[in-house]
Amino acid sequence: MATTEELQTLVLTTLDQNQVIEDSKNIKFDGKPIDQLAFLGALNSLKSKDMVDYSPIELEFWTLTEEGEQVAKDGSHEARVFAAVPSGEQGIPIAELQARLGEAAKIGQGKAFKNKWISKKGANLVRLVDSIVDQTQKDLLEIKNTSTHKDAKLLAELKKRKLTDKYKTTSYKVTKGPAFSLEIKHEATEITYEMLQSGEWKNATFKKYNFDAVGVPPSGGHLHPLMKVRQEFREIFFEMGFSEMPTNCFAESSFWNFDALFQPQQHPARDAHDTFFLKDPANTDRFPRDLMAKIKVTHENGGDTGSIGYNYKWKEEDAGKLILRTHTTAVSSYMLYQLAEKTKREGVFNPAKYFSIDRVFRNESVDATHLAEFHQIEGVIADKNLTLGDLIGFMDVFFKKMGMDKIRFKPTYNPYTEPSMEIFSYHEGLKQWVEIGNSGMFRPEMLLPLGLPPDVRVIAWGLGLERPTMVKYGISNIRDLLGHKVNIAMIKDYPVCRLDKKMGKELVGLSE
Ligand SMILES: N[C@@H](Cc1ccccc1)C(=O)O
Repeated sequence: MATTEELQTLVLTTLDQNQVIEDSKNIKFDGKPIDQLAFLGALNSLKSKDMVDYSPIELEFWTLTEEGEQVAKDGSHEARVFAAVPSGEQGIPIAELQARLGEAAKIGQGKAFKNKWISKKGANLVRLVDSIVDQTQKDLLEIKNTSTHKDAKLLAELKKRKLTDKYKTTSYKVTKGPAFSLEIKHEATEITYEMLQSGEWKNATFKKYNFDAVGVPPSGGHLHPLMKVRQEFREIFFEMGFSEMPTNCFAESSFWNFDALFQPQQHPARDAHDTFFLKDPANTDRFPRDLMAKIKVTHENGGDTGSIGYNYKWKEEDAGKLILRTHTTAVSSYMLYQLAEKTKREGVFNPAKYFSIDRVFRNESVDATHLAEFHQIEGVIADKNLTLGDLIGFMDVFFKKMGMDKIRFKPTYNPYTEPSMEIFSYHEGLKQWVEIGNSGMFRPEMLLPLGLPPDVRVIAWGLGLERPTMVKYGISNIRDLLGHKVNIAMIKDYPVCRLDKKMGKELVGLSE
């Protein structure tokens, strides 16, 4: 095969002699036709130097398939069938025709019947006409000779019958360009130190800038992996009819984070070892006074909830301490209070389904599996007559949507739920059950002070967002998810899409 340089020389000398190359298809190198793709490469490089101009010639042509060639030579199957049937009353037994023509007999018979060339007479085939015109053979011969046919429909039909094939070729018409010359000058792409020193730059020809070249697309505007996986979970919730809770404020009062959740004020989780307390401002009294009064008595002696409470002196100043929320359940308690208020205003209770996926904070030492700030996925359903069975059933559907079909529950304790259940999923890789979340039915000591009707039950659950994200991105150290550790390469090709089945199976561990 000719090299690019050889092809370039060929183009230039031909143009020098003939002014134009009408069709590169007719150009030969070493007596052989040239490869048009290689030719295009040579043309482009000459064109970039303005030495030539060219335009493509696109040609569509038809050829016969192997079977088409056969038919063009021996006639169509139907014509061969006709030829095999002798004239006269007698005809030919079908079995004999088959033996003589083989496969062609079967295919040709139907067409010959349709064309009314032959018919059946008992077990024999007889001629209906004296002579026939084998149009298919004629058509194929025409295609063979001219590479096309005026009847486009016929061409399509013959292609369907696998007798013809369509091909496309591209060749080029080439003319001289403004900088035509027989000699190809070397073009420098940059001025070098050596060129300056030797003075060579004075005579050098420089390659022109290509201002039409497409630049490298800037890579920016990618979501952090956590935000991408969050988007997938959000879609599951929306699909199931949930609305999103407003969780955009990280600072929260102990009141909504703990007290409203029937978490006693001396609970160890409220310690500075577990919770980040705000310094300035350190306190708030911006929570509803009448609700506060009810929560106070419920903690102290159960109030009118039927409980005996925790039997201690509840202090407003503890409830007023500002913290970074330790769980998004702080927002759930606030939302349920809003729901209760709305129910009172409107006089009717409407069931509600809420979710949130947002950041929470715990005063923990950071290691490979723990961060001091992480994200929780939280779901809450409020309706009349809900039972633990509903919670279990709902969990099954919810986790199935995430690709996890083996789910188990284990009783546990939360101050605000009873019964409470840890959620476990079977990990195929580890071959064991791993904890993925926590759940339960909110206690009457939490719901009644909020003002929800006594027959309203609330089921809720929470799980971590970091773990599924780590599994999905193959990250083994949770610290690699911290903002400054995430690089563009890691996230750029990662589409926002539904959680796949594999990941669901791998999803392990609540980030706690
Ligand atoms: N708030 C709990 C999760 C949870 C939510 C709702 C009900 C029960 C449990 C946690 O921090 O892990």
